[in-house]
Amino acid sequence: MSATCPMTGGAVIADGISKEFGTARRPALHDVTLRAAPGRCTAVVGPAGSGKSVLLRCLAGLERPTRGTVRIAGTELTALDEAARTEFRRTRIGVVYRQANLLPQLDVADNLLLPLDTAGRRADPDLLQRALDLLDVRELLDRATPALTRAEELRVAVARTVLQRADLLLVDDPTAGLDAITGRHHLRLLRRRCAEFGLPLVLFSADPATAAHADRVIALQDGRVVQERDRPADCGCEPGSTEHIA
Ligand SMILES: Nc1ncnc2c1ncn2[C@@H]1O[C@H](COP(=O)(O)OP(=O)(O)OP(=O)(O)O)[C@@H](O)[C@H]1O
Repeated sequence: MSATCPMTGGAVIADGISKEFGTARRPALHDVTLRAAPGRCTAVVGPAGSGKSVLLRCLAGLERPTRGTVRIAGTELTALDEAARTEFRRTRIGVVYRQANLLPQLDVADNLLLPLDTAGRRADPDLLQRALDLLDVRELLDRATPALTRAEELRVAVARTVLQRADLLLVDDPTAGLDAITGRHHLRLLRRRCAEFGLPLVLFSADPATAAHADRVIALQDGRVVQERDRPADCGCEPGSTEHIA
């Protein structure tokens, strides 16, 4: 059976995924379905232990669900063997963890291009210029990586994902380590820029402020989806709205 399906376009679809670990009494995830469209922001929220990290790892291809499928831009991730899944993850999925995973010994410019360099690819010059401008990274290029603030680090990590032309951006705890105002600013920037680059964005957070910035919110508890809601169309906060420009 082919692992690709042209019908799903650039969307990300987790369909009925469950994850069980060893002899744990209850599954870490139970029958979770999530759809993330290109340029749309989905927030997965829930208290500690609700399954956010396990869901992130399943979407990132780091964990194989016990049941269900994950399809990313037409490729069924869950049907790939280990080697193909690793390659897919490395080249097509951007993940920004609580630590942005930048190498302190490299400057910002080298960090930005590292995944492309490792894959023997070159950055698309137009995309590079757009990413530098839209994510306010240009002025950071000569900076030493350890001197970056958390917000700056995150912008570099997002620009790196855009340059990779990834099919999905997953951000764990996007406001961790940021004060409330910087956190809001950062969420607006993330959401608007992913809309502009047509990138499906999935945020994972226990912070209710994160949900307020998403087009769609999925609430988890004990590994199950307990609530799903879309942003009201008339709230004046659509991705293109100036209300969301940082
Ligand atoms: N590798 C693992 N082996 C066994 N159980 C695990 C493993 N990873 C996660 N779990 C369990 O799965 C459940 C969900 O954990 P998860 O880390 O996804 O929660 P979370 O919502 O991300 O919490 P937090 O906000 O604290 O990071 C928990 O009961 C956890 O103990």
